[in-house]
Amino acid sequence: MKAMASAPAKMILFGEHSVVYGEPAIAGAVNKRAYVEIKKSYTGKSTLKSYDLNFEVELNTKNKTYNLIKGKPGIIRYILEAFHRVHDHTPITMTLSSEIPIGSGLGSSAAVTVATLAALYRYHNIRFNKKSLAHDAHMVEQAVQGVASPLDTLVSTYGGLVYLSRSKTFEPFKINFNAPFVVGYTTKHGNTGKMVKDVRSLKNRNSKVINPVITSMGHLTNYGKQAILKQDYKKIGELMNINHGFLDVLGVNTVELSRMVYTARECGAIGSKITGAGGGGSIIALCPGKVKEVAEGIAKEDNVLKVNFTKRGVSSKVRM
Ligand SMILES: Nc1ncnc2c1ncn2[C@@H]1O[C@H](COP(=O)(O)OP(=O)(O)O)[C@@H](O)[C@H]1O
Ligand SMILES: C[C@@](O)(CCOP(=O)(O)O)CC(=O)O
Ligand SMILES: [Mg+2]
Repeated sequence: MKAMASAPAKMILFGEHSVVYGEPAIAGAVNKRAYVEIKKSYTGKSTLKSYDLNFEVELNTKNKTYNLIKGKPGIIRYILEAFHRVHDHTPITMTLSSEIPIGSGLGSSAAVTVATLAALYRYHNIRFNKKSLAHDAHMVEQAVQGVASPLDTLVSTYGGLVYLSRSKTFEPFKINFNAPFVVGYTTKHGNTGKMVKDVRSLKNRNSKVINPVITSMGHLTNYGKQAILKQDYKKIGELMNINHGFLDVLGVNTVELSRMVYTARECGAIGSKITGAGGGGSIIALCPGKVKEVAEGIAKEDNVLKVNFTKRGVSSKVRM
């Protein structure tokens, strides 16, 4: 028997980092996915292999440790945490493949966590629904990163474009939002756990300055919600640019991210900003009528990913 699951990446349009402090945020699932397969192992040992990420480990699911066979398996902390919560520690073979650039602000950690948990629930025939899965995946991200908002794991579980309110209610947008975005990413990775901690210390050291910025980011997200509902691309672009400025204030910008953000604007994007935790990773640019120009501009020095929003969230099955 083989249990299989996949879950999508996401782009945060408004509200990364401020969402950690309870402010609202808007994010959408995109058509790049992480795939997990789990089957019984007959060697007496549990192993995890990822051909895409080029690593292989022997898992010790009982005490959340592993023996490295090959590669750099940073993402494994999320997988071990998921196993720790669900698995009965019988030997398994797991494979992970992913179309999502890792550590790039596109939510690979959430997609891998959601897919791993869904595959484990299928493997053990444990009943689950999207609500319980999103909750459990959030607990895993929180345990690994120390602090995490429920945003990425919600979007990766449910799919679609969503607004997460201040009171943590999750509201899917009921419109077809097909605004043309280009994603640019650098080979320099960010680490969400570290970036979130860095923002927290900046905030603690300068609370009177940073607290109002975080509150403003919440207001900005609410303006963004209205602009999306009206499909007002110009306003969305303007707000994305402001949001980028706020993220710079929070200290999560880098030379590479700035380069991509301003290249996108020079090439005709009406808005561009960091997406995700920053410190490396990705930017998104809203570029109606200018997708080709913006993609070519970014590709001169960095990498471009063509993505579309998708309504498809987690999916899982068992094959006998
Ligand atoms: N090449 C890699 N192979 C495996 N894991 C990696 C690799 N690069 C980064 N990681 C790990 O993947 C995780 C990415 O999660 P995160 O920092 O939340 O970024 P994101 O979710 O945006 O991809 C981190 O734990 C990081 O250590
Ligand atoms: C910075 C943050 O708002 C988003 C992080 O997204 P990512 O892991 O960089 O894809 C953290 C969170 O919401 O938990
Ligand atoms: Mg992440």
